[in-house]
Amino acid sequence: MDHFNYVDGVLHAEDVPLTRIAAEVGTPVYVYSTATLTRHFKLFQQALDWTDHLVCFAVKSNSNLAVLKLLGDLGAGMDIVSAGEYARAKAAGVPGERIVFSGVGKTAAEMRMALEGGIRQFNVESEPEMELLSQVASSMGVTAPIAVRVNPDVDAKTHEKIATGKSENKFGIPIAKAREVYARAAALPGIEVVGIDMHIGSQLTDLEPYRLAYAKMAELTRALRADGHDIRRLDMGGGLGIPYRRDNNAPPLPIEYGQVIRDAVGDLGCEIEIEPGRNISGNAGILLSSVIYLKEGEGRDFLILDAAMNDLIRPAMYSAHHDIVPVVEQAPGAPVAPYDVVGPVCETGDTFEKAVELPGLGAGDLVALRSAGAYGAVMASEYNSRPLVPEVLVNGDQFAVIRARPTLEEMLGRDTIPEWL
Ligand SMILES: Cc1ncc(COP(=O)(O)O)c(C=O)c1O
Ligand SMILES: N[C@@H](CCCC[NH3+])C(=O)O
Repeated sequence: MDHFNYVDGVLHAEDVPLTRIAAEVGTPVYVYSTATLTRHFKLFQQALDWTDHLVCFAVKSNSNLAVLKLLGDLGAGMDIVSAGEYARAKAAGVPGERIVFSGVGKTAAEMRMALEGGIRQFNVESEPEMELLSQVASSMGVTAPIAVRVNPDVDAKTHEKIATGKSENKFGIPIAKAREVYARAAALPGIEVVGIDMHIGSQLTDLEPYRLAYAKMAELTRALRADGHDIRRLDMGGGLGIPYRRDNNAPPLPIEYGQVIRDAVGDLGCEIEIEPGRNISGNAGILLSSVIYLKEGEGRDFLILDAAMNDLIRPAMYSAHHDIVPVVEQAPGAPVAPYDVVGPVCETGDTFEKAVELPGLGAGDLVALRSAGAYGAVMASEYNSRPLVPEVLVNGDQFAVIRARPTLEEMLGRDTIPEWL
């Protein structure tokens, strides 16, 4: 459920008509709903209310400071993967003890930054990383709390570019090697083992891969405890999928996912962490865009939007579907026609979707691309020297620009022409 609904024939974000945001901020623009973000976060809290837990929002899915502050103030932890994301989480007021550092390529500088500023745990993904972390921590006179990310070799049944839990993926250490790696960790002076971590992929729409992976997690917890390690925390990762179509079967709910976790590891007495991103932010946002031209082609008509692949790359990158809907609803029974909905960027791949059935639209009309709150703005670029897309947050009947559209002067001002040219 989200908070983008038609009221009197106009699509609203909560109580704000999208026509108003378009008029005041311009398009293209991302629009997020406070109510949806809050609701989704609380669903995960409830799903784990049977135990000590921390819901760490995956910052990579939406890293706007206002979004992070909203979730942080609700009690969220943050799952981060870079110095930049660490800095964002801190700037949004999230304390270090609620920040988990994931990622396969942490640098010494990033480790130092997190150890200085405070960190809940590093999710270590390889032995070389663990050795380096131990050195960095020892040189600072501290120990680094870690969970080792294990790769359970489970097929997450999702898009191949976002599956992470198969042995051929770069993530984690093979689960079969885990006892050896934990033995090494215990011997390192700068490392303190606190738990185990796992994340098998994104946009999972079936709970079975989680069941398989979490059964292996439970077995490993017992084995490591028998080896003498103090496994007190289990990070179960993120990845729960969302409905991208209003008409399809909804993926499992957070409460069902929470039950899978409970069934698998609930008897181990561990604190549970999860790292959902998309499920919290995805359906909390839309990309609002205007039609620039309706162009008649041979055998097809193109709706050329002012949003493009640089603003929302998911269709071009993963052939992902986003529902595209008119902001001003047409009268019931109004004729619809198929349009190829495209952006202005000079690539054929700059196509949001082909043959979308839409009512007659023309220049200046507004459309919304739904389910764009996750992996939308964060993956945007300035390709074709298009200004980075702005973001707006709605709360009831008010809204605020939470990232402004840069001016052309600001864009030009970032480059330097050396004086010797
Ligand atoms: C380590 C880690 N945690 C959490 C996530 C969040 O995934 P999602 O947005 O699918 O919940 C990801 C991305 O797949 C990830 O790589
Ligand atoms: N960027 C991907 C998700 C990546 C998940 C990263 N761990 C998407 O848009 O679906």
